[in-house]
Amino acid sequence: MLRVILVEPEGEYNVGFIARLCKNFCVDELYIVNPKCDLKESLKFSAKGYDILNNAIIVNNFDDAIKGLSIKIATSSIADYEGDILRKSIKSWEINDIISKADKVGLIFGRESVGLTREEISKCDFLLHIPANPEYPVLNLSHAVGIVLYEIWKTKGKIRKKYVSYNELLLIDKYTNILYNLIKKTNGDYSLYLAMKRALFKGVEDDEDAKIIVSFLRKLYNKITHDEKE
Ligand SMILES: C[S@@+](CC[C@H](N)C(=O)[O-])C[C@H]1O[C@@H](n2cnc3c(N)ncnc32)[C@H](O)[C@@H]1O
Repeated sequence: MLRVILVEPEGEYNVGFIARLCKNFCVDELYIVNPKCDLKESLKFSAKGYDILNNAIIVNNFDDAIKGLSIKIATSSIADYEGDILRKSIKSWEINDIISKADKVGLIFGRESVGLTREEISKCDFLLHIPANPEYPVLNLSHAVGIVLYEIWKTKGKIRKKYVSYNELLLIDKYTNILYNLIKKTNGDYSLYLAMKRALFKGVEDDEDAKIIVSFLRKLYNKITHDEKE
């Protein structure tokens, strides 16, 4: 199951084009969080995606849009700043490795003006980036949706799906979060949690991942042995 989520879209034409893309690439669900444009106007741009837009689920907040998803993939043109785990990205062509494990996948696209907030990205499991001209990597919202949906479409039927069920992924997330809360020093720094969860979902990919996982495990070890001594 594939769900496209648009967060506070601002342009009627973009929403219409995206509904059309959802029809082109057989997306199962379109969710729109708190639309900032007139969706009736969007229908004019949706061509045969008309029914997708008419059936789109409109919600008031981000959390309602991501409910029930086993993997949530945020998207952004801003990615891969050293030391910022939140912005560490998977590339568009890597998406199939990740979604082949999940049965309910959400692709989350941000506002035309400011994209997704850090808080919204932190509620997702991965951040996807479409590499483009480093001096101007910001794509039009509907173009970004088209590229990601095409990447998924290209391998349709070619990748053997090995599902991890929604409940199991939720439990991995839950216990990672519980353990992280035992060892965290400050409230704002969720990089340990994110890195650990991403590694459990997709494996340790590089030294940066490995260092954070080691740090997570070391802190947990210290916490357990320290508590045992008391
Ligand atoms: C015009 S962009 C907003 C610009 C914003 N600075 C951002 O976070 O990307 C609107 C949306 O299109 C998508 N997008 C645009 N360029 C992208 C890129 N290179 N990679 C992934 N998504 C992109 C993201 O969902 C983004 O929130």
